[in-house]
Amino acid sequence: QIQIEDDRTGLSIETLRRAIADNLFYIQGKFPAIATKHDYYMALAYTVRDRLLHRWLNTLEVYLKQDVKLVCYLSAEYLVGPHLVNNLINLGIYEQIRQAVEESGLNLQQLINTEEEPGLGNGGLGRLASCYMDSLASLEIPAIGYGIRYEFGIFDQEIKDGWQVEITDKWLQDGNPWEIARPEAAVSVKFGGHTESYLDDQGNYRVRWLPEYIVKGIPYDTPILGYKVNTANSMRLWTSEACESFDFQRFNVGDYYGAVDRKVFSENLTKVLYPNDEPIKGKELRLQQQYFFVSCSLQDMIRIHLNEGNTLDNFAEKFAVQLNDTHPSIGVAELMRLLIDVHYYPWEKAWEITEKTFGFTNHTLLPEALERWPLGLFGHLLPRHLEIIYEINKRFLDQVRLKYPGNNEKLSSLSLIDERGDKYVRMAHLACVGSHKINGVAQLHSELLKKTLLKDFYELLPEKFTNVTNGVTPRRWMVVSNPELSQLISSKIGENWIKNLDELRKLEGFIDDGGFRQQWREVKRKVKQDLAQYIHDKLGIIVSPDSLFDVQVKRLHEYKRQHLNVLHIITLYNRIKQNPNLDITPRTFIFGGKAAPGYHQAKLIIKLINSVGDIVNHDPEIGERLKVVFLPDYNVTLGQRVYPAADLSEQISTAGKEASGTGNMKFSLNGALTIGTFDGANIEIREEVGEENFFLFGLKTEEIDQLRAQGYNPQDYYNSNPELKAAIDLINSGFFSHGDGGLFQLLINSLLYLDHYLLFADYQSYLDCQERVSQAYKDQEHWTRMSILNTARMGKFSSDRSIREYCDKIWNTSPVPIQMKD
Ligand SMILES: CCc1ccc([C@H](C)CC(=O)N[C@@H]2O[C@H](CO)[C@@H](O)[C@H](O)[C@H]2O)cc1
Repeated sequence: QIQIEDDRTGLSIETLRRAIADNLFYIQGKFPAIATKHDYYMALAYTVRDRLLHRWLNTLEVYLKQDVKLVCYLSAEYLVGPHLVNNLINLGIYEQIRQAVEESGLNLQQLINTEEEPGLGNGGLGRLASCYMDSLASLEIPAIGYGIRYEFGIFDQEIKDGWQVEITDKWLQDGNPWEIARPEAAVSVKFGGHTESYLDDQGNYRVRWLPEYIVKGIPYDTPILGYKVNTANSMRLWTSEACESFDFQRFNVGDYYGAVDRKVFSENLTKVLYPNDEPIKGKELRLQQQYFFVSCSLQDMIRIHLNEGNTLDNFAEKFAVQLNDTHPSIGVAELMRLLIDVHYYPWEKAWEITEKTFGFTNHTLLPEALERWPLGLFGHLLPRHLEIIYEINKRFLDQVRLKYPGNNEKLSSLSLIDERGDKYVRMAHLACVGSHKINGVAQLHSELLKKTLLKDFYELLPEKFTNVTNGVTPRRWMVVSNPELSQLISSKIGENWIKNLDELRKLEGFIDDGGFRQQWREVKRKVKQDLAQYIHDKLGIIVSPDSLFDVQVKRLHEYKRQHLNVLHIITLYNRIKQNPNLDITPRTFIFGGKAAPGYHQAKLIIKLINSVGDIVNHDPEIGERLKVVFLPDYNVTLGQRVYPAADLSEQISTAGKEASGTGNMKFSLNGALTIGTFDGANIEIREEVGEENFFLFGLKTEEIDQLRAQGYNPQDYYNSNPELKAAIDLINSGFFSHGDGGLFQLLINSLLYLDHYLLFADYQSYLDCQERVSQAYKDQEHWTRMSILNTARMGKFSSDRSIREYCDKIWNTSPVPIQMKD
């Protein structure tokens, strides 16, 4: 039994200081005189890692010993954010480390800012996966988050002359101290080739898959600590490698390129994250990435299960596998293949296990985001899976025929195969048939799923459908992001709210305490001051922390209507130009968000925001009353700066389009008030905080359906609303684009002649609502009351509540507390 030195686990300032110095020397190979800030960050990171390893390995040991049921979250994306501070908070050693670093003559904030966040996701779906991993560990639920270890994550965004420019995200170039490679757990994944059936020596009909090439999957594990518990779960991300470094057979027969491109293909598989959020590009590499990590993960689960002396009969009792949208849904066919072809289970038993094992979460209603693969491409890459999908479909449609005899319409709308055009595999249908539960991510979204996108499935299999409204982790989005507000809250109601967010309600007891309201305002102002400093340092723009910080940060997409926000800004600008002594509430409009590189309308909206900002920010007649800021490279790290500093949260999507939203929750938790439509989780936030503490506007889904049914002509609004017309005409005139009236033509035409997302229809309601916001902000005492109530009533939106619901409704798992071995 190796005696663990205190140096590795000790928490005294002295021990920590020595550990940092030791790691600088022994791991970074540096002494202070030549050490860089990054060297000190790495030395600190390894010092912290040492203090979580015991929890991690202990957790693993307990899970193995107790043969626990594991939740396996399959997600093509994880937006974990920077690890250091989150791990210090979850370990409860932030203060000790801060002192040890200070006493080492170092500045902790500088080291924190050194960390490059792993941007292994696009937006909401990826960040939700990481919030859920934090809650699973904090609730002591045994879990593994399976995904892809992209060498290059979401691009870094730079703004050049107002335009988005994508920069490769080399997040691994300086090493990653928070992961451990597990080459001993590597698995092989097949691609292409063909199948052949044979009779095994018991005369059973069997199928073997003879692949064209095989790729090796190497797992890298990252510890996911729970908050102040001994649990540390794992995020296991797969990297692809060539099986054999060089295929000499091919080389010897002169097929030099064949010998090499195997290697290249294998390495390219997990090279880069697809930067699309919603509109999909049916690229073969995307399907290869999806199949690769899903096959690695399912083989890994089966190995873990068999190692514990189980048979696969009770696999579904030991593994609850959640499909994070359709991206991993090939898993349904892959588990069938593994059970039938590799472990020789009969079809019926294999299907029973598969359906019980999987749950499917849908995150979007946008038709263009629904994954469907051309049969040709699919069959070429995954010949055995296509056979299995045909068999699944045959048996499923037999069921459909029983319920709807002779109803071919039903058959073709439910089929896993879209027979139209050059035929497609509908991945959402495979996920629905192969899962025992299907859920949306907010009440309205789950209702709309049942009424529209998955209507036929709901009518056929109503018992499968449920809802689990999204949530966010209060650890990262309050304690890590907003320590000042967290301390103020804890000073009033203690710290239990961090583990049990419903306790925030106790804050209502202090609402009549003027002193507390004053403290509340001071914290907000301090955080706004910090963001103002950041904006000045990064962009050279001076904004006043006394102005109303009106913030919209999220991916750029027409349904999120960042351009409606711009129409409000231009209208205010016009009002001041017409009446320079107009008394308006000074506002700082802050935007942030990336556009998918191929999504030109979204990129044009970024240019429009920056173009309007240039004019407004430099117009002496406007002065301090309006400022427009586009923060480049919006990611988790920047989100942690922005959410605490907002007064107003913009959640203005066209009703029925934003499945849930999670930024809306982060803003309200940090005391921002919301201006929003009756969409996604906005509805539930308004229910919880009280309609009097929420600025609602716009058409509801049913009103939109009526408007579309009667024929929506955006020009009617343009011609009948002078302020709207003036704003559009000003853009069209080239006023914001150095006279080039054509620059935003595409955007303006899409509004004037189609306006699919109903900006014109909601314009006046939005403007009127914004006026109510301005009036309300004038009464700071009342505004502060509403702000406190927003925070106090957000308990429901903790990802802990969401995870408890998944455990009860879908996974049927329960906590496994971990005792630390002394
Ligand atoms: C294939 C390209 C692609 C990539 C990502 C996606 C995601 C489903 C998009 C996404 O992130 N959806 C967001 O998921 C959040 C978490 O549930 C919700 O809060 C957002 O409303 C939803 O837009 C679709 C298509």
